[in-house]
Amino acid sequence: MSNHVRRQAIVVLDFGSQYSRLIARRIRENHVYSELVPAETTLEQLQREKAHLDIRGFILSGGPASVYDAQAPRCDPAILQSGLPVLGICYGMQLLAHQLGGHVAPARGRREYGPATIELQSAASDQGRAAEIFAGLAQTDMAGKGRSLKVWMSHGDSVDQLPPGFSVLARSESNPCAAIAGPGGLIGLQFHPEVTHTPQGREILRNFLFRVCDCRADWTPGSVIDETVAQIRNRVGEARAICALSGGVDSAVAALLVHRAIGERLTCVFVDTGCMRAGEPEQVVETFSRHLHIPLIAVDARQRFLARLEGVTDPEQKRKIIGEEFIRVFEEEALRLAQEQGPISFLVQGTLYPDVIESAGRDTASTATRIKTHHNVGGLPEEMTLQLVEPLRWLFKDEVREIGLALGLPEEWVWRHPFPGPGLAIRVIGAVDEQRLETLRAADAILIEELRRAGLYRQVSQAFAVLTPVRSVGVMGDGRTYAQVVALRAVTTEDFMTADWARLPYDLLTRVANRIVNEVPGVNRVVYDITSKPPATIEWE
Ligand SMILES: Nc1ncnc2c1ncn2[C@@H]1O[C@H](COP(=O)(O)OP(=O)(O)OP(=O)(O)O)[C@@H](O)[C@H]1O
Ligand SMILES: O=c1[nH]c(=O)c2[nH+]cn([C@@H]3O[C@H](COP(=O)(O)O)[C@@H](O)[C@H]3O)c2[nH]1
Ligand SMILES: NC(=O)CC[C@H](N)C(=O)O
Ligand SMILES: [Mg+2]
Repeated sequence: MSNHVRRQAIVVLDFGSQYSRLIARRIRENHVYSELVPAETTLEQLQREKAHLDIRGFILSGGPASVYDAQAPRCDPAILQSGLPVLGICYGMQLLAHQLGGHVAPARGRREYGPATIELQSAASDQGRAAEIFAGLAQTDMAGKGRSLKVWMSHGDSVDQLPPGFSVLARSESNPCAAIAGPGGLIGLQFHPEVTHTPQGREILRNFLFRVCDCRADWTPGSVIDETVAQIRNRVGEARAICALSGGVDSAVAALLVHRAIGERLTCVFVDTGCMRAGEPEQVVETFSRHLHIPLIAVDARQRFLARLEGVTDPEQKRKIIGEEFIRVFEEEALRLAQEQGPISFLVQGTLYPDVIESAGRDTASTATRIKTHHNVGGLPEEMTLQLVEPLRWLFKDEVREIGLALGLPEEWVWRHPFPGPGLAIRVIGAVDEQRLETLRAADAILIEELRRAGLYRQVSQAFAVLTPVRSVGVMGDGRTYAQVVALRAVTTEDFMTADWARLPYDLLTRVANRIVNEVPGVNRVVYDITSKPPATIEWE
């Protein structure tokens, strides 16, 4: 990387706030690259492991702990003394104060949860660039006072004594230290600028990026493409690679990037696991060869996946079996190809940031707990002969789509709903067999067909059918039925980390339910899932 201009970045230290990821997104929306790292990451570690980044500043996120507790997470003091700007948010601000010689205590009667108004203080203008955090934001009223901002608070502790050299930038009715600043670009905000309930939060973060840290807004899809291609070239060198290609947008974008980097030394491998949707394997092969000019091998692995899944009902076990079987297939294909082309050392996957975070497995940059093992992350076997290349590992879905468009991937592909690698195996609840898969395929195809016909496919982020293990009593043609229940799921979401159920029109739901009960043998009832994520997840398993 030595002769590349290093990418400017803001590093977010994650102290466990629900909003940590949101902070990183807000920064990236401003075309500045940002990465989330665990709270305990040291400056020395960052300099070693992130040598390709030109770190312009740090953000310490909020978090559930109280700084005065013995086990509370701390920040490496070297980060606070690095001379780079540091923005502490909520817990982050309290930590800044605590570690630099100030004092934090329970706010007793003055806890603030929800909306609050802060008054900006002029006394702090001597803090140089740190005072720029509110630049251009609040207007002075006619009486020359009341420079106030609406913000959103969520804290039970507060700073009651400033560290030496700090001053107060803003106060709220119940909290004399709502924002503080210290020398060299140290800033603490007791409120949350990253949430939309702080109306001017985006401007505040922009001030931090462009006035305090002096960042360039040059992290765009185009620059990501160039940088990523260079990184892949460095990593893979003259070796050969295969790309696990699913037909989804992530692996297509990964394949295009790697193809740019190493050209004909890349071959794509699509695996038919037997858990694909109706007509999907044929469609993937057809679309791929029409649009991408990269060699593709389609492997029929239906027998082996279904044999290994037989009788397995536990969702995590299903995911692990599938993750492992995928890798075994890729290894076998790599060996076979090697006989024609020479050794293959790398496996490219379209792994995204949310896959990594939710699996909380391999080198996760988050203190988050494991929700489910994504087949391509936590589901990987311990021993692997191929080295992984995951060029999208730090990106969110919407960013990958932007890059896909910039790379010329057709729109219909870019906007395809995600489909999980384990496929219908995690949508047939309970044991998976060919007959139950066939039932689900038929129901799912009806839902998608009607959704498209209603012109709503693009407005919904993901939609699918689930075959429940429940049987219910029905009456059809005057006879009693005792048959299976299909659930429909449709969600809207920006990044698939949180989601709301889609308010599909009743007419559409009616049509889908009627058609499923009439056309799919063995189903006599259809229900619609109206849970959001959280507390549910998008998939049922
Ligand atoms: N049937 C498959 N054959 C080969 N590789 C697959 C298959 N299914 C999944 N993968 C690999 O696993 C990765 C993760 O799957 P995931 O579903 O998250 O991404 P995707 O399929 O590329 O995109 P999308 O999220 O839009 O479905 C893929 O990017 C791909 O590398
Ligand atoms: O490639 C994948 N391998 C997996 O093992 C996996 N599990 C869930 N998903 C997809 O991830 C998104 C979030 O899903 P959940 O809310 O169910 O966790 C949704 O889009 C899911 O479809 C997966 N994708
Ligand atoms: N949201 C937060 O970061 C909370 C910080 C701290 N635990 C408090 O209650 O004040
Ligand atoms: Mg997929």
